[in-house]
Amino acid sequence: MSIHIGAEPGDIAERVLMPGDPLRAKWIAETYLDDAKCYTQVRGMLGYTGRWQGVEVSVQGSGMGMPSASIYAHELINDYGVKTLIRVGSCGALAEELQLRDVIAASGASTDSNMNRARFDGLIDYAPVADFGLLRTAVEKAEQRGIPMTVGPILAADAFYTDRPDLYDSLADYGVLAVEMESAALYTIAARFKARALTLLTVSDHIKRGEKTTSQEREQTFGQMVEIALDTAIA
Ligand SMILES: O=P(O)(O)O[C@H]1O[C@H](CO)[C@@H](O)[C@H]1O
Ligand SMILES: O=c1cc[nH]c(=O)[nH]1
Repeated sequence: MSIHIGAEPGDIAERVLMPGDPLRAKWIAETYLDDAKCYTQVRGMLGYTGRWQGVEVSVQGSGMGMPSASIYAHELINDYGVKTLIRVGSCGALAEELQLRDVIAASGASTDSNMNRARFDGLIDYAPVADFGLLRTAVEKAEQRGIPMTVGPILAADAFYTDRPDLYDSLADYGVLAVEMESAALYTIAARFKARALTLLTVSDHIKRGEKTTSQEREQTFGQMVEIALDTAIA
């Protein structure tokens, strides 16, 4: 067992899907994986291992925000030998052309978090990016399934509710597609410990237009993103 994951060595596959919501992890395991078994319930942050097309895959909730996701990414890689982490999250669209339920692959993640400033002593603005091989595979898998997927940069924000919507407008001007809360940390930790990471997102809100999906949709839909992530994980 690691501090935050109640699994024995060998219980977790080398490839892990990481939704923020632990109940989305349960839904993914029950909907998509064969012979899924729950390996952790520590802090209610559910994790499962099963098989997708005969290959072992795990799905581990990571919680909301970079401090929480960092703990799970760190322990999955360093305590359980995980090599591939694919976040499957929800996001708020910043780009005008995006619609609710569109799928995004995050090529890079800007952030307002201080975690990397602390890591580099305030001297470097490190640029967290997706693993190129995983990103390329995800694009291929989306095309094979006929699922439109937009690839581009996102913002990983510390706060869900912002007092500075003007900054979101500026980011949209610079081509940032959407906002979520984990990917800058995920990409950084994967790079640090020589693992591969990619974030796929489904648009759950449109920030400018004020459109929203329900919390049940955020837990139990978004299947197209999950299918691309599973195909990519086992490729
Ligand atoms: O749906 P998940 O994966 O949790 O992702 C998004 O949703 C949460 C906020 O509602 C944050 O964790 C954000 O990144
Ligand atoms: O972090 C998030 C996730 C979904 N929607 C948002 O507006 N922000």
